This record gives sequence, structure tokens and C-alpha cells, in this order.
Amino acid sequence: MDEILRVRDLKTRFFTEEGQVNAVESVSFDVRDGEIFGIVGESGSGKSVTALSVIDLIESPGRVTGGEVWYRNADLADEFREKRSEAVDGDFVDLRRLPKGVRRSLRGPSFSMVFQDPMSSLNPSITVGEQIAEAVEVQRRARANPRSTRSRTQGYGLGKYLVDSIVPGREYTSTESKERAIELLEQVGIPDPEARAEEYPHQFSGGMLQRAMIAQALAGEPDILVADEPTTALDVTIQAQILNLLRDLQREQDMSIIMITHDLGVIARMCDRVGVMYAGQIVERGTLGDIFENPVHPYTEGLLGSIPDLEDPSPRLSPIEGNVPSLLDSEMGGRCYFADRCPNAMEACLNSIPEYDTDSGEVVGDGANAEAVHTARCVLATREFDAAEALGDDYFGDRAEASDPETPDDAAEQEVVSDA
Ligand SMILES: Nc1ncnc2c1ncn2[C@@H]1O[C@H](COP(=O)(O)OP(=O)(O)OP(=O)(O)O)[C@@H](O)[C@H]1O
Ligand code: NI
Repeated sequence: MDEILRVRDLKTRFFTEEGQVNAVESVSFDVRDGEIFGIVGESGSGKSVTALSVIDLIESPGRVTGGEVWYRNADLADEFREKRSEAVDGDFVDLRRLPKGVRRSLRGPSFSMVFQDPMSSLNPSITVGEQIAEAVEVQRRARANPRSTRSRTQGYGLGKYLVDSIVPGREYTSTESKERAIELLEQVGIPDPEARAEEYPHQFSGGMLQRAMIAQALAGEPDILVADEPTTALDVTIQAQILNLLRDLQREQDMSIIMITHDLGVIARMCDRVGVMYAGQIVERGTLGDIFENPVHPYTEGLLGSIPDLEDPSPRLSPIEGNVPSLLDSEMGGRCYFADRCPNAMEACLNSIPEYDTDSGEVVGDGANAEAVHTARCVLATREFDAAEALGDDYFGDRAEASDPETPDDAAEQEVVSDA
């Protein structure tokens, strides 16, 4: 299977008053044709920012500061082969090196996104059918005039971006678009789509709204659909229905999906391959089998500690002791970011850890071993755990407590850490 997307060494920072937040730190992964690639991790691990970085939707004070996003598109590659040879590799273009207008023009026909909350994507004062018809119309205009960035920058089912471009109360721009909108509503399993198209978002149930948002996202027939926690807000039965819908659509349309979730049950059910995120990094990635049956990173093992049951939505990820670290640059040590929560932390984990091919133990990066299927940012990819080198349970314990204002001996304990 060929890749449609190759993300390499992506870095995204937020420049905030508190300091620089390293939300995405050297993230690399591939998405193949017709697959569902899952990104899983605790809240704040950088899943959403990773996806937004790939499709160029990071807003100030954030910025993608490094890395490459190679997207397979023969037409674009031909167009830029001469003009910007450094942005072209075979049939791939590096989106980060293309003009912004061109990148924007890919929203809809190349990339589209569905979010957790449909109301963030749909305008309450416009009928559902009209909104989808508008997405279709924008797409249609764009296709008639491929490099007109003006018409192509407007939305493409990208939620609020689309809403911004819609004039409330406007009629369907053409009967063709209206028909296509109804077709899309039918395709996402909305019964009686002709009548439902005339209704406003508040007349839809949560599940139906989510379907409508998916219909809107499909208007441009994207190559890659990014689904960010698309079912988190829904009750379990509806959740299962929406997941099935996404999987069916992915097969029918032969698109690829990047599925973002903190729910390993969703991953197990949907995904072909998975990236496990922690503190802005992909700490392990591989096939579903690699991750579920042969995990290398203790963080992955920790997450697997309690796989939530789709029938029982309450437990999400297994609660691993400790907290997600601050992603502030100043507080990121040059060590494995998970070491302070890791049951198997060794002295070697106090160095910064590259991504390893778990089969060969070789470092993946800078183009080397990029094709590795199962990787882990963990020394355990290269060697066995050795109790003689273990850091001991309280190695980071003092530091963790030091940040807790209720701990009485803060100062004293901090001393201990800095001596260590
Ligand atoms: N606009 C912003 N300004 C500053 N920091 C931000 C901004 N957006 C995200 N971040 C930070 O980036 C990090 C990653 O956030 P992100 O939303 O990607 O996490 P996530 O894995 O998607 O979590 P969740 O499951 O809660 O959605 C967090 O530390 C977050 O605080
Ligand atoms: Ni998120």
C-alpha cells in the first residue's frame, strides 16, 4: 500500500506569556492509502495540535516551526517540480514548502476535518441542507477554477471556517448543489434526507448532527479525513454507529482517515496502524497488533492496562500514576519525558531518547529507517530492562511532590533532587 502522507520531524510551538509550549516535538508518521491511522494519548499529549499542524490550521500564538509534510499529489508535484524543486519528491510535495494559498486550496479536496462538537462546525441559523450545499458549491467552483485561491480558501467543510464564509439565510446556490447535499445526507445515513435538509441544526439529535458534519466534510471528496474525537460527546450506541459509518465511508470512498482519540477501544475497533502520543511526541507506533500485542513502551503498556469497553464508556485510558508533564520548553529536561512515571526507568532514560526501530534497535530519523513499521522512543527497544540500573521509585518522586503546594517539605525535598 502506498503512502498518501509522510509526516517527518514535525514541530509545533505555542509562544505564550508563560513561555514556549512544545506541543508537537519531532513527530513522524505515515498515512497510507485507504487506511485509518489512529493517534491516541492522554489529554494534552498533542494529538489535536499534530493534526492541525498537518493541515495547516495552527493559529497564533502557535506556529509549526519545523519538519516536513509530504503529501502525494501528482498534479501538484508536476506543477512545482521546476518552480520549487526542493518542495517536490517524486509524486510528493512538501506542503510546508508550498505557497500558503496552495496549501489552503487543499482544504476540502485533499484534507477535511470533523470535530467532537458538531455545533462548532454548523451554523445554527442556516438549514443543514444549505450548509452542506454551500460546501459542495465552494468545491464545485474551486474545481472549475483550480488555482483560484480566492474561491478555494473559503472553507471546504472545515467547520467554523466554513461557517464564517456563509451568509445567513442565503438560498442554495444551485439545484445541483442542493441535490448533492441531499445525496451526501443520505450517504451518511440520515433518514428522509430531503426533509431533514430543510431543518436547522437544533432540530437534529447529537448523532444526526455528527452525521451532518461528516456529510459536510465529505463534500470535497477529500483524500484524507481528520476525525478529532468524533464520537466523544455521544452516547455509546450512537458512538458505535458513527464509528461504523466512518469506517464504511472510508472503504466506499477509498479515503484515508486520521482518527484522533483518547479511547483505545475506538483505536482497536477502527484503526490499521496507530501512533501513541505522550508529551508532544509519538512514543510508539506500529500496527494494531504491534501496539496491542507487542507493546514496547511502558507508556503504551500503561494505557493498555485497562482497555475501555465500548459497552461501558466510563473508564477511558488506564490512569497511569502521575501527571502529563508540562510542555513548557524551560521545564522539558533532556530525558525521556515519561521517565518520572515509568515503572522501568533506568539511568539510560535520563538522556533524550530517539525513535528506535523495535526490530533492529536502530535509530529512526533523518531519513534513516524511515520505513520502520514498529518504532518506540524507549531504550527498551534496544535492550532489556536491567534492575541494577533502575532509577528507583522515588527518584522523581520528590520532584513531583515539590510541585504540589500542599506538600510541607517542598524546599527540603527540592534540595535532595538537585544534589542527586
Ligand atoms: N492555543 C494554544 N496556546 C497555548 N498552548 C496550546 C494551545 N493549543 C494547544 N496548546 C497546548 O498544546 C498541548 C497539546 O494540546 P492538544 O490539544 O494537541 O492535546 P490533545 O492530545 O489533543 O488533548 P485532548 O485529548 O484534551 O484534546 C497542550 O499542552 C496544550 O495546552
Ligand atoms: Ni485534542
